[in-house]
Amino acid sequence: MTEELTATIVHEIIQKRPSNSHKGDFGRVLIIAGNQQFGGAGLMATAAAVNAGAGLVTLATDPVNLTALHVRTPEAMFIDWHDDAELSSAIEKSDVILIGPGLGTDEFAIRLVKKTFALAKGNQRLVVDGSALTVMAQNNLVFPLNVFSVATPHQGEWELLSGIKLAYQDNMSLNNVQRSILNANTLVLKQHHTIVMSDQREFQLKLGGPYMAVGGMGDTLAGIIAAFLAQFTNATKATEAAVYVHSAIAEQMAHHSYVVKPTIIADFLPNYMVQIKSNLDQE
Ligand SMILES: NC(=O)C1=CN([C@@H]2O[C@H](COP(=O)(O)OP(=O)(O)OC[C@H]3O[C@@H](n4cnc5c(N)ncnc54)[C@H](OP(=O)(O)O)[C@@H]3O)[C@@H](O)[C@H]2O)[C@@H](O)CC1
Ligand SMILES: Nc1ncnc2c1ncn2[C@@H]1O[C@H](COP(=O)(O)OP(=O)(O)O)[C@@H](O)[C@H]1O
Ligand SMILES: [Mg+2]
Repeated sequence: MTEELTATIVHEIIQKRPSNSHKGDFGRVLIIAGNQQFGGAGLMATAAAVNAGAGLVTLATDPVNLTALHVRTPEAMFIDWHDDAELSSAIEKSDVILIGPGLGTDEFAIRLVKKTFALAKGNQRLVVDGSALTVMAQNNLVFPLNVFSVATPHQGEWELLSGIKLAYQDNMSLNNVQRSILNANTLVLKQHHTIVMSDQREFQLKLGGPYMAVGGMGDTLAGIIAAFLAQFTNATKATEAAVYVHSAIAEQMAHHSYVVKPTIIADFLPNYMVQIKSNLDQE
């Protein structure tokens, strides 16, 4: 049965930080994103991950994006994604790997997806978004087993992955595809009123609206999901909370903005999260 995704999830997941904690306690996130054409996607995912509280964030991208990365988010580190050894090492050392925003679908992008899926293992968490989902569909790839994985398709990507037109999908077929075709632990099916589906849990968001129909909005969500997976233990609930926070901020901004820019959502994240923490302080 589908339940409504409410603010309860955010209060459950966002925690007070222990006084003696350090950056290593809040996770290493590796984002593999942003080719020469879609560099902005990698930058937006990275800014969102830093602002959503990930301890250490690295963007593996085309070197053309390096200066922009340092200007926009100097907290993040950089890897030239052509450097095979450095990329492999970063994949192996990360707690969370997000691959896909603005990756493109060329031969090099396919290699990156295959490499990531081959190296990801154990307690790592994997988020697959944007072009990486298209690459999966075009090359019949499934998520690696034994890694907690989240797929974040928009409706176009979902139709490519599942081969079923959304109009003909009921929840049972969504669930079957999530498990049998993709192996994904959690499916975030993005749309007006996004659905988050995991084993034995299914929620629908009632927040958000057309003011969110801006390029980069999904890239930003992917960065928030990665950061929450890096910080919070329960991966399913962390993903649900990230989906809620993303649209809750957008809805708040929409009271005074006709269009809500993804970069504004990223900028507002620390402020939103401290409001949740203040509520915890009063409890
Ligand atoms: N600044 C940057 O760097 C940005 C980089 N970006 C990144 O670039 C990459 C390519 O992105 P992309 O937009 O070129 O194609 P992509 O999203 O794969 O769509 C392909 C097909 O799907 C369809 N479709 C799309 N949305 C749909 C929906 N909600 N529901 C239903 N259908 C939908 C769409 O159909 P149409 O628009 O023709 O109706 C089209 O046929 C990707 O990694 C992305 O993350 C973007 O984030 C933008 C900002
Ligand atoms: N009309 C809408 N109502 C609610 N949410 C929307 C609407 N339009 C877009 N969104 C949200 O914006 C995001 C768009 O994701 P996506 O298409 O992947 O963007 P991009 O790849 O350009 O970053 C999703 O989270 C989606 O739910
Ligand atoms: Mg997208």
